[in-house]
Amino acid sequence: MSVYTPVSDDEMRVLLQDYAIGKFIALQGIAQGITNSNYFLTTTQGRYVLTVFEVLQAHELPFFLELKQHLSQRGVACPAPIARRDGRFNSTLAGKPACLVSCLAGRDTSLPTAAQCFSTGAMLAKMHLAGADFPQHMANPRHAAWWQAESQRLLPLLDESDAALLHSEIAFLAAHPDSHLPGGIIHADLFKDNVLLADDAVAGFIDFYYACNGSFVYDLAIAINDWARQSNNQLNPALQAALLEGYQSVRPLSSDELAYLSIAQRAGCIRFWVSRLLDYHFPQAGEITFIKDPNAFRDLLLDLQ
Ligand SMILES: Nc1ncnc2c1ncn2[C@@H]1O[C@H](COP(=O)(O)OP(=O)(O)O)[C@@H](O)[C@H]1O
Ligand SMILES: N[C@@H](CCOP(=O)(O)O)C(=O)O
Repeated sequence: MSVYTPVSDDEMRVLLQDYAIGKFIALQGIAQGITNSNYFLTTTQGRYVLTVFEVLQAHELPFFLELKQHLSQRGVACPAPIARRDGRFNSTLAGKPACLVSCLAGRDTSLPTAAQCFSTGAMLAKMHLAGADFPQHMANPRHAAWWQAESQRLLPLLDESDAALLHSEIAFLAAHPDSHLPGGIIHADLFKDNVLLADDAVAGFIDFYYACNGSFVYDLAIAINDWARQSNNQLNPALQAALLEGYQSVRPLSSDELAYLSIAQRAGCIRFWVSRLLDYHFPQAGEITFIKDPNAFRDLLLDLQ
């Protein structure tokens, strides 16, 4: 259950006075999600999603909300932020940053079809192209410098073979950076639970709160690693091919990007192996943490090497 901050109907009615989206009808907590408190809001003008941010701070929100507006205006399937009467997108509720976005149709899936992988790849490529004229820049907070630094805390806690793997893989990635490859705005966390699907079509990408600047092939690799990963933590070749084909139907990869793809997939494994290991070994007191299996990405990494 991911409604950590309770919001009463009366609090919502007060907040709605700052928006021109009609009168309050109903507010319903959303069970899915891990990090933030999300609600479906129904007003006399339509349906919206209210997010109360549990970790992000108010000054960090404008980048993500302005990015979502930029992308949604360019036909990328993602929630459009709702502007307040004063023009801002970000509000405050229960002392925490909050926002309203458009409510999308569709549901996520844990067992995607090849057609859904194709659509997701195509929409990711569309997002990469649409971000080209977004004027703001955000460094990736969870890339090489981050996994290099965080691995120092983890190495003493891992068994010998995992420690050797993590150490050698980080050294390998440092020697094979992606900085020469085409890049721009990336989602950086396009797992299956961050895509709403309506049958085979993408209804919307959600959870843009790791979006940043990076190489496009790294973003594609993160998506492939999750969308094509089977329960044995190996990739399903048909799903991987479908996502890649969908991506290339919109934005063909250069020969340099194609040559780098398997390294980008290894980088994607390190990114999420490290974050899941940190959640496991250093659960934050008072922070809401749902620990996902770190070994999934270790095992996939071993398979990709
Ligand atoms: N714009 C939206 N339209 C429809 N449903 C949404 C929207 N945003 C979020 N949701 C629903 O809320 C759930 C949690 O959202 P998510 O962004 O993953 O939360 P968290 O940041 O807490 O991980 C999603 O799985 C989806 O069901
Ligand atoms: N999709 C990720 C979770 C988001 O990353 P984190 O760095 O906030 O843990 C996963 O499945 O591990």
